[in-house]
Amino acid sequence: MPASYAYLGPEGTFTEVALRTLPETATRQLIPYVSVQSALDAVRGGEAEAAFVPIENSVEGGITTTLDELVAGTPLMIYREVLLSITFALLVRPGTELSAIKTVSAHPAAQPQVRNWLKANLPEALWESAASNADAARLVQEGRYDAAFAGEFAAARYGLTALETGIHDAENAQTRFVLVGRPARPAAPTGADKTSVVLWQRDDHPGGLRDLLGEFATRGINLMLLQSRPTGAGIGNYCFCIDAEGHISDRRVADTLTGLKRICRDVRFLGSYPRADVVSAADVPAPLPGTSDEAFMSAADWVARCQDGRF
Ligand SMILES: O=C(O)C(=O)Cc1ccccc1
Repeated sequence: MPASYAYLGPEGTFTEVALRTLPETATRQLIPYVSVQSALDAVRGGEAEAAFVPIENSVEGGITTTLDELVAGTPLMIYREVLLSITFALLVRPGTELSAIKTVSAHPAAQPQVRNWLKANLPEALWESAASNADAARLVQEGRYDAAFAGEFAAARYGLTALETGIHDAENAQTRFVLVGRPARPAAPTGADKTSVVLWQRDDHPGGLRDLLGEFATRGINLMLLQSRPTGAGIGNYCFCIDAEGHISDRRVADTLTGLKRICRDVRFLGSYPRADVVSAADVPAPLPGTSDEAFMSAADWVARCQDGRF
């Protein structure tokens, strides 16, 4: 049996479309799961080699179910990311007219991406959240809802027709998906990589978040995502999910993580993996002066010589 990848299903999700852009899926069995949690649990339990799930979109930010799963429980690691441009179709059972639509459904992350369209075209329709956009299409097929926002490609799979296509409130809306597996050595750096971590502050004090961010800033590291998530320990108690440029094998990134580990109550490393937003390492700005691997190595060498009295 080939190794399998779990993904947020059922068949016909944007997640499946994004997953199929990874070349190795040609030799993997792709297994749909009903939720992000169940796909990630399949990895934790050893049923699947990896899981592919949405993590962030350019309209609303982090997909909180995914972030919360990565923040807590048995540690997992991100190995790849994929960006997909998203535009929705309004899928209905054949023959349904716009005026007959009383209920609409989709994944919660779809709502902020179609809100204006809904207000202008179906102001009275009742929104019902589904486990995924394709699941909403499946529920329309079953007669539970009148319409679903999903990819146009899902229509045929669920015997539906697209009453409208190209629905998107924001131009160039993109969703980011990640391939998540059990912890192992990260892939070698490509020169255009990203590192994801979760940080828990040691204590609550003025400038606490600035102290954490300062660890990145002083090593010239740009951030790509900063999302706070409640720890569950009470109002005002948050951890921070951070994506930063670079790979853990870059000296400036390793040094930043060392600094964070010293000052945080806890740090969870979520992986170093190739960036999907740049084509090649040539598109990534060079490290700021004093933050290259050479600068870190020669400074460490100088300290060692000082310790030996050999400067
Ligand atoms: O993959 C899907 O179809 C999902 O339900 C997740 C999602 C939600 C909104 C935009 C892109 C992906």
